[in-house]
Amino acid sequence: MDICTIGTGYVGLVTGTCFAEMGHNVWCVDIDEEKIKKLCNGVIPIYEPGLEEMVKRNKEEGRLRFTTSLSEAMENSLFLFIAVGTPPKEDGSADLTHVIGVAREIGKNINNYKIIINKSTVPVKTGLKVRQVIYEELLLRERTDIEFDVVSNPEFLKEGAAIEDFLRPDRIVIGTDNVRTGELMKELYSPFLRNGHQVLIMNISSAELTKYAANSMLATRISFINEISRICDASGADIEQVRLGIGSDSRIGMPFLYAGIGYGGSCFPKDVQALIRTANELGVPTEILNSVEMVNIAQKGLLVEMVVNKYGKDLSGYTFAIWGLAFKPNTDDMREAPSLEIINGLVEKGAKINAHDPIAISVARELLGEHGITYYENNYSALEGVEALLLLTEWNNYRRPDFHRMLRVMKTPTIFDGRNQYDPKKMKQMGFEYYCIGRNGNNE
Ligand SMILES: NC(=O)c1ccc[n+]([C@@H]2O[C@H](COP(=O)([O-])OP(=O)(O)OC[C@H]3O[C@@H](n4cnc5c(N)ncnc54)[C@H](O)[C@@H]3O)[C@@H](O)[C@H]2O)c1
Ligand SMILES: O=c1ccn([C@@H]2O[C@H](COP(=O)(O)OP(=O)(O)O[C@H]3O[C@H](CO)[C@@H](O)[C@H](O)[C@H]3O)[C@@H](O)[C@H]2O)c(=O)[nH]1
Repeated sequence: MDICTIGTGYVGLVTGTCFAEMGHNVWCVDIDEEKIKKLCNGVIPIYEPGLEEMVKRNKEEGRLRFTTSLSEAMENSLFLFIAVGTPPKEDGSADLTHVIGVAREIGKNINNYKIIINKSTVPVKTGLKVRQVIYEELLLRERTDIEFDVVSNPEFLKEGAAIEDFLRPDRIVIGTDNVRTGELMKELYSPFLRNGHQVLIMNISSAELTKYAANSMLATRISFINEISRICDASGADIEQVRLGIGSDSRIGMPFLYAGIGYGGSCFPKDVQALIRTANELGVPTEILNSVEMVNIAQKGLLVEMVVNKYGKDLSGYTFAIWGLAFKPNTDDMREAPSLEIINGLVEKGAKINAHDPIAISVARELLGEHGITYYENNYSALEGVEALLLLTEWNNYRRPDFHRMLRVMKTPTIFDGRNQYDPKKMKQMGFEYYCIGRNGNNE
């Protein structure tokens, strides 16, 4: 049976391509004609390592097709994955316009049994709404004889590692109230499972909430370690040593304990906010989630604060280099990237910016424009004559730079390292004035 993925953003495109890789016939649908045209011509609209080759191979072998026609894509598909965006509304709650729009289209076009799988991140009870909307359309068509199931199957992939995450997931979460549908979903996913990794079948609301709880838990770890990093700075402790000290406790673990400039991206900020809204609607207080968000907002402002502490509030006459624009390495995604706020903050205060990123420059140019900002293809060229470097994304090519070259080209050798990439003691020995996160007071 064919598979249809609706929405060709990160999730839809990766889901469709990985199922094609497993031998399924897959239709990828999007309402964005430009996007579909590009995909039909082999142009991938996002940067994701390994995706382009995989799309190309599966397209050439005839298993992966792209279309704007949902009715065509649905016809022979048993599994319909909804993977459209759920952006934040002004009040922080999830905007379900696209999800509900797709459900309506499905209701208008469904002609035989389908399993409709919600892969978009959606608040609890959205599965019920999707079911209701499809049913309403069937009523209008006087076709309530057509059966369908709605399943929640949240996606846990990370950008930059999306294919690996999809092909080898830690777990698959399936929310369904139908045992047979659960079995079909299990079978569909069985090729992706390694030893010990499971398909977890639960009710729909639990699956929907699991996604928000997972992202909020990870965001909590990040805000927690960022708060501890401030205590480190104030006390002379070193956050890297503390991270190793706590992370080696198997109950705590090492991942997601890197202090930095706050979490960004298209998921954590919006999902923490959306969970707060859901809880508030349910009358549940959210002390922890509120703090996670507040700490993150403060952390995103930290580097600009450090710059202002050193140079004053009026930054006119100063030029700063930025290394790293994307919200994390291995992606060109700049949604909620800390770099946006930091660059805007510096430019507002009169500074000029020399910006470099290995991949995200064209996306950055669209979002930030040219006012006060010059974009560089070469990261050392961006350093020429600058007052200081701000390192914002831990791309591999910034990890072991030519420090001697940096000392030669910078006006003054000052680094604000938002990702703790270098050793503070070595930097000082080499003649840099080096500021980082949670390691500034360590003089031992
Ligand atoms: N980006 C991630 O890493 C990630 C990971 C896990 C879960 N999620 C969740 O998955 C969902 C999708 O995220 P994304 O980043 O892939 O989204 P995206 O915004 O990059 O892409 C969504 C796509 O859906 C298309 N679309 C909108 N309405 C449509 C319709 N009616 N029919 C067909 N296509 C339509 C848009 O044109 C767009 O191409 C969100 O809920 C997100 O929270 C994202
Ligand atoms: O120790 C850490 C780890 C991450 N981050 C930051 O956290 C943000 C998110 O990073 P990451 O989780 O790697 O990227 P995403 O692609 O946004 O993935 C998250 O969001 C996705 C969308 O919901 C989920 O599917 C993934 O499981 C979840 O990790 C980035 O700004 C990182 O710089 C830190 O500051 N410290």
